[in-house]
Amino acid sequence: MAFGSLFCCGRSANGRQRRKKGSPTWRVFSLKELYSATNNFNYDNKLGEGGFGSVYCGHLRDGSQIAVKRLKVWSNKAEMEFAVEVEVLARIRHKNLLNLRGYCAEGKERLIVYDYMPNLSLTSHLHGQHAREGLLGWGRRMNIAIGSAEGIAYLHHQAMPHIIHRDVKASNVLLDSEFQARVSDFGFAKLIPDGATHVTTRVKGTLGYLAPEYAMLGKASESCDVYSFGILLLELATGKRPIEKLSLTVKRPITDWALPLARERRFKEMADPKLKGDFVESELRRMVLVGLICAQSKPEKRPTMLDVINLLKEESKDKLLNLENDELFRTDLAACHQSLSSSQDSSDGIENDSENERIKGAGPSTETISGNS
Ligand SMILES: Nc1ncnc2c1ncn2[C@@H]1O[C@H](COP(=O)(O)OP(=O)(O)OP(=O)(O)O)[C@@H](O)[C@H]1O
Repeated sequence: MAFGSLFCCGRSANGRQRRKKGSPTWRVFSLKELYSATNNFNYDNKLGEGGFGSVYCGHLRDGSQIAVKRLKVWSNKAEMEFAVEVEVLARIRHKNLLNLRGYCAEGKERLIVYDYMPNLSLTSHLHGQHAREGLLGWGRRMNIAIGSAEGIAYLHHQAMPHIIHRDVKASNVLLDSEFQARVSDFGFAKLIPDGATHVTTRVKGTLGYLAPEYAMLGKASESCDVYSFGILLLELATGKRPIEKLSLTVKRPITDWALPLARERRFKEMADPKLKGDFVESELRRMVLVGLICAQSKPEKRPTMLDVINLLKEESKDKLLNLENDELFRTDLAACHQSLSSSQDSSDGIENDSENERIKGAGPSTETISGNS
């Protein structure tokens, strides 16, 4: 996709922004404006760093707050990522997806401007700098689960053409001032060709959240996002990381810890200790069961994101009953079950980015991951 051709649809021939009724309102920012907004990309304004660059908060002259992603390496590959991210975001508006305010492309600089999310990422509340503040009560968690499911379901079922996120994870769920979920980071999104399962040689995603078929074979489909979302639900309910370090060499995927407990219906024990016992047991049970059913290794067994919303909201008692009785949760079948995977051990090309380990390319296991499912 040529960079130049991307923006002609958002701007008229004389360069002014065209605003069709109901179309996304985004604009081109000048580099000068973004330097001024972020205090010259001051270290104090830095919100964090991701795979493609640093994110800074800033203030525009109208007083509104923005988050600016400044891409770090400029290459043809990065040009493509930038083009994809901007093109995808510019077309999308949903209450649970991070809103694009605009972009800047001057000289070698490529920057993307988003709405600023004052409550930062879900990761920061589960494991990071806000974890001790106890701001994520049960009601908020349930709301975040349903909201982020609705955002992803929009990408899968309503965006045209449909979009696979490819990097669903807690650090890509941002929280607005009301703690409503905004799914972010469509840098890896690829437009799905009509009816096709996209096979890529370039696996991107984060260790612990990657569906096995995507990690091993590069087969991306909506159900890969469902898998990652299942891991996110387990993380949200239990406060555990997707992969727990048991010792220097042994790591345990969250599913291997959660499935035996779920089979024994020991849901209360699974709740995040940060909740201090203050949660709705039936909802916790639902979140865990839905998380596990999403994170099955066989893609065809996973629900769609629309089913996930339905289950989380308890819209159909029948579906919920079916879920509870799924063979995955039957102790008598446990021994012959290999439904949940410990195949997240493809650690070739892993880069440690302090909070998450990012996969750069799939490969065979070099690390021990314990497993009991
Ligand atoms: N719009 C925003 N408002 C507030 N904070 C943000 C916003 N966008 C990103 N951040 C913060 O900046 C950090 C870096 O974000 P970024 O999307 O670049 O990386 P990431 O998702 O953490 O990692 P990666 O890109 O490698 O997947 C995040 O941890 C997030 O907390």
